[in-house]
Amino acid sequence: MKTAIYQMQVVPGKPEENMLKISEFVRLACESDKPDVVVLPEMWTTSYTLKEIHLHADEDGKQVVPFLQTLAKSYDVNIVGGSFANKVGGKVYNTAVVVDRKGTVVYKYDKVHLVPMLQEPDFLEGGQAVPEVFELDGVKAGVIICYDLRFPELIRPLALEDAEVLFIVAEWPEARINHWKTLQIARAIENQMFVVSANSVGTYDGVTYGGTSLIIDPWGEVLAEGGMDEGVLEAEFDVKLTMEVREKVPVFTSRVPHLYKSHS
Ligand SMILES: O=C(O)CCC(=O)C(=O)O
Repeated sequence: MKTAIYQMQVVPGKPEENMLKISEFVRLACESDKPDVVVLPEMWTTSYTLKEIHLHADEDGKQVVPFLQTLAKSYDVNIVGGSFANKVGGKVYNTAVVVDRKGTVVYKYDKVHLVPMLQEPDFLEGGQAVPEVFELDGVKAGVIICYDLRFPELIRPLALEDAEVLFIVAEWPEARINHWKTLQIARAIENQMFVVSANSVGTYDGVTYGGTSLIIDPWGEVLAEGGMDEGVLEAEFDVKLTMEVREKVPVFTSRVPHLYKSHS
């Protein structure tokens, strides 16, 4: 799976400008060494313009989703389309969307865990369903959004359903970038899966977003790591490694689920 991550500087509150930036990124990425999948960051239409989010949010994905579908089809590329402010029934969700190379929406997910540190719960509505496995080119994968990374209980079930790749779309602040990196390496090792993350860069309303997008293999080795500038991060990997690692260190067959308590 050849991946290209857009470590994007989102223009706050300007969905059209951000769409142009993304069109250009996908065009350039696909014209050179064509990837199988491109990955965008969290809230790429608006950034965290939460006080005006009702004004800038897309109505039920009516603009964003067809935009991504057209791009995917035109360039014959799978798109893990980051997330966007999505107004449904008067409420704004932080919604991730995944489109395959035929332009079919294969998955949509509303961010479950809203971030108190960024006042998300004051302006956004939390999703009511945990992430599920989807397929891109026959590869099983899952997607989570930013703060979700702190909740391993979302990710383990994806691994138990044979996900080989975890995509993380984020707008994670520089202030806690060591958590960002350490948690992703831990999730890759404990779930024996690839982790591919897209974080944004730039500063809005006093918060600097820390880049450091990552591609990590199931041994926890970092295959590619972004800096703090806008740019593209690429790597190619073979998902078969997931199986090899699961055979060599068989944590999934060593599990003793009947002893594990549910604390829900
Ligand atoms: O968990 C964190 O430290 C940052 C989370 C975040 O920025 C987000 O979910 O948008």
